Amino acid sequence: MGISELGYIVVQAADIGKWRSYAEQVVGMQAVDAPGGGLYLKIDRRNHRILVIPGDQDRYVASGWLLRDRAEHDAFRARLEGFGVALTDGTSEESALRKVQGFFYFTDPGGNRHEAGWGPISNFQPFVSPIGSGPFVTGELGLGHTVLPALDIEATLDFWTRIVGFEASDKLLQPITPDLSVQLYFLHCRNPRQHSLALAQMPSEVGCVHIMLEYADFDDVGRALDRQQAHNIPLAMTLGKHVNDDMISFYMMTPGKFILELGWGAPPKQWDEEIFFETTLGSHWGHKWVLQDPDFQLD
Ligand SMILES: Cc1ccc(O)c(O)c1CC[C@@H]1C(=O)CC[C@]2(C)C(=O)CC[C@@H]12
Ligand SMILES: [Fe+2]
Repeated sequence: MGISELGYIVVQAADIGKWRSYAEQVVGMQAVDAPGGGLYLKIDRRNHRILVIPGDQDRYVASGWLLRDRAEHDAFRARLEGFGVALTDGTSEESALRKVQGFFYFTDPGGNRHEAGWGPISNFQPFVSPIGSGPFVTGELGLGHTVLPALDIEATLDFWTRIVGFEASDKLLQPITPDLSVQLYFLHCRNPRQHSLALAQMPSEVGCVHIMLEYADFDDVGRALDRQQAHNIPLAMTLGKHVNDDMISFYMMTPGKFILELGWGAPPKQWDEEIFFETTLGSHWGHKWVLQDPDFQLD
């Protein structure tokens, strides 16, 4: 029962060209024109994992979750309705743009928009990176993870666990300044990825704290760091290794003004063998916050 994977994300861009060159030249994704002036970013056999739509401002629009099939989709929709969650069905035109059979959308108590769909449509041709990077670790693990703002962290956690049916694996109380700490919760759905969603008790002007994509080869993380420097992309956090999922990663800015974490090496989880824990440290080593952009200072 419940959501199988983080299937895709939707972002809005004031300048589609910036996303195209960043995706192709820095990350190594394939960029393909989408109807209506948008862009599909492909990292595996799916048609896309990121849909960029043109708009007046740069922001994260929605997280696209996938259910196993129509029956699971309909059952999940009925479950949310039973809890009184306001939801809207996507139109056939919106489904066609997202390359799914059908979907609906809803908002969580953090104010984040989510889409729940089924039946990805693709020609399932292999991913061929224009710069020879990848493959990415996706498949049943979904595209990676997304970290979303949730100022009312307890209400948002309750929504994701009790109503949506995700499970929380761990939490972290991250000190930011001597008198400010940020609470983070890490959640998974019906696959072995340590977290597909994290909730962060912090504001985000663009609607997302960061997303994470995982390379299969550690050298691709190193080469991505080389390209981050060559293209003068602002680095947000240095290379480090997380305590909760044992992933080695670094963080850099995207044209969407949210952050992209590029990682490697997180072992898949067997959830029946895990118990909830709290970490007192986010990283075994590294992950030093270095971003200077004043837009991303916490107040
Ligand atoms: C702690 C942690 C574990 C696994 C992850 O994939 C992961 O991204 C994180 C770090 C999350 C978090 C963040 O994204 C915003 C800035 C934060 C609060 C920090 O300043 C340290 C931890 C960071
Ligand atoms: Fe992350």
